[in-house]
Amino acid sequence: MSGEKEKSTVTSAPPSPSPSSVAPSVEFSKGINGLQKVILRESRGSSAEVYLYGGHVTSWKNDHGEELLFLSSKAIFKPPKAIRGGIPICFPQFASHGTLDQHGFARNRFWAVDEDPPPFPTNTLNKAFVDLILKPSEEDMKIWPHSFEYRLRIALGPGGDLMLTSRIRNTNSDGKPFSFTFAYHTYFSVSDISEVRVEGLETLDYLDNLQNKERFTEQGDALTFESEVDKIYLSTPTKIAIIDHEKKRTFVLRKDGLPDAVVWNPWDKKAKAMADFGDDEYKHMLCVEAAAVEKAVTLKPGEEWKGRLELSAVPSSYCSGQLDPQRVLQGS
Ligand SMILES: O=P(O)(O)OC[C@H]1O[C@H](O)[C@H](O)[C@@H](O)[C@@H]1O
Repeated sequence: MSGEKEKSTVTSAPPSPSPSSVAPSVEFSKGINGLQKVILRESRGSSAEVYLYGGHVTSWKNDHGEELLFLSSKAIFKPPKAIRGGIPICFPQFASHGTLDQHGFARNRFWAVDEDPPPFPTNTLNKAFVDLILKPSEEDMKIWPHSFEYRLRIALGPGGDLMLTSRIRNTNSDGKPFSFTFAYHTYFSVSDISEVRVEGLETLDYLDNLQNKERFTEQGDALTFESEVDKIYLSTPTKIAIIDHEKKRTFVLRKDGLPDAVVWNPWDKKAKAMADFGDDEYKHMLCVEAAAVEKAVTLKPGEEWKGRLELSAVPSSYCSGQLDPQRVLQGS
């Protein structure tokens, strides 16, 4: 993308009638190292920031201005390094499940603003949103010989919910299908990893990346954390909750088209080995990644895949031993 844009190329719906509300807005500006970013603001004060580099959400704040995503203080905003934190997009390969570099290339390419996206069935009333698009360059075609259009809509709802919708279309003219794996590699900001529980993944099967991707079954309790974890939970429910006792906050993930969920925290040793991650930062983050990993998605020419993630952060008063997982997972 070149040139600054003063105004949104995407429109937002008129504000609600409340006198104190401000219309949702979309602002284009320069971020770290002069990289272009888009700032979404919704009427009650929550906001999100998206870098065109990587199509990468780097910030999501609630209406009190509190940051909800983890972004490393050592994150490198410079190609070819992917930004450490926020929501990297892993496509067309998750991790090392293939011949490409770790997590594919979408996270370190420059995306463009999609000026004229095909219509979305979803309601955009009162949402601030931006549409991005990624198409492969000639260089990309050398490492992954497929033509595609990847459209990403990032929207902030009136209650501060963050919604990401990916639409990936096979535009190969040689008649060939392609297959890919995928993840929204979301880094949540947490007060203290040892005070966090994840609900919705108990009793499920998972592949353990720390044990040669061997398959195990999770025990009946909610997940808690006391050492490195790198697991791919399979066939997960559409709703997962991350409960942060100290912050009295619950993140709820809702996902569609993304059967798996990766849970990752590097813990102390791996943290020290990463140049773009502070030694103690593992205490304040947790990745829970809506993903399609175990079974690759295959698209024939002309076919489109859709994968959607919706995040909300709600105040919670859960304390240890007083959890009611059913309320968390079944509440609206
Ligand atoms: O360092 P990155 O390439 O960003 O990957 C960070 C992590 O991503 C995923 O969660 C994988 O399951 C991990 O094995 C990997 O370490």
